[in-house]
Amino acid sequence: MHLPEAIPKAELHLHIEGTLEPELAFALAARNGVELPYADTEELRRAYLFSDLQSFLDLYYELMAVLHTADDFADLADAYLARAAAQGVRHAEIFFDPQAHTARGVPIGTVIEGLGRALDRSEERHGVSTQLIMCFLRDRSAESAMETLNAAEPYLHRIAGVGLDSAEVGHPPSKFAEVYAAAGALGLRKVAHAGEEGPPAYIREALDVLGVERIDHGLRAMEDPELVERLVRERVPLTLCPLSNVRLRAIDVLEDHPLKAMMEAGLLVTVNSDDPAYFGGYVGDTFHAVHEALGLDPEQLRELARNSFLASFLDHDEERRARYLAEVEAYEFD
Ligand SMILES: Nc1ncnc2[nH]cnc12
Ligand SMILES: [Zn+2]
Repeated sequence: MHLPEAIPKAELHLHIEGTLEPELAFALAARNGVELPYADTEELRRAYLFSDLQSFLDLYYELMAVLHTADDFADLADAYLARAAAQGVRHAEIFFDPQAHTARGVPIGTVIEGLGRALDRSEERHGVSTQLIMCFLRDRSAESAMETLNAAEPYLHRIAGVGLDSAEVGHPPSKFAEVYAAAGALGLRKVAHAGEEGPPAYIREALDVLGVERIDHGLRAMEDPELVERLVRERVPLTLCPLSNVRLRAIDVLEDHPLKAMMEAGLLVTVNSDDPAYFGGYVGDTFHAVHEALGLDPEQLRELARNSFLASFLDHDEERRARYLAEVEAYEFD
């Protein structure tokens, strides 16, 4: 298979809880004796009509009620890795939301051990190398984020970095200055969602106050030419999620997405799936969709694939990064 969208790539913006497909949600509900307020998978799918980020988050958190045991988290991650591998993913840096689980009484150790079990066998089973990024929910308090970081200390060998997600507007990055400083002191990498619905000022804060190395989304950077210039100059990667932007109504239609303009402006952009079970496609589907809607040619898809490895946290394994980059350059399109 040499479809343009199957080019080897890294996925850098992927919420593991956002890969919970309706079929798995019902299977886990049955396994754990959880009653879902939907008759079947079709009725659940019909609820996937979102008006903004919050309307999606309400359903995203509601469905997590089916996740209880380490096995549940392992099955969730394993299902994602199988699908990602089939779409050309060679390396995945995976977000998870511990507070969404600890708030329901699921210990953080259960979450991390379950995910870790799937990640440990991912290379052998799926040919996908992995890292884990622990996200703080920005609509909860800074104290809760710090408690989460402290609770994760026994598992830090499994965690590459920290991120910041959930409802953005009204929860600027600076709210989490202290916990990011503590995470940095522990040797963790730092990323944050910024400029998805929030203003360009949040992107600046994420860089200047939190010291992040990548911006997740960064869509609204385009409103601020000076910021764009800085992001280009400093080679700050942006992990864009075009299908998510359409489904959450940040952009009307995919044809209006600034991805191509951002590439032409010299930004180091990557394309990712965000919450693929909810937004209509995994990362290969997303490559296919931007190829069709924005007229990106195969060489521009190759640039996106190259960027994904350049922006990845593979610094500890440059040999692997070089191998992946060589696969990108050698890939022949049909
Ligand atoms: N797109 C998104 N933005 C913010 N928080 C999220 N959590 C899961 N998906 C998210
Ligand atoms: Zn996201």
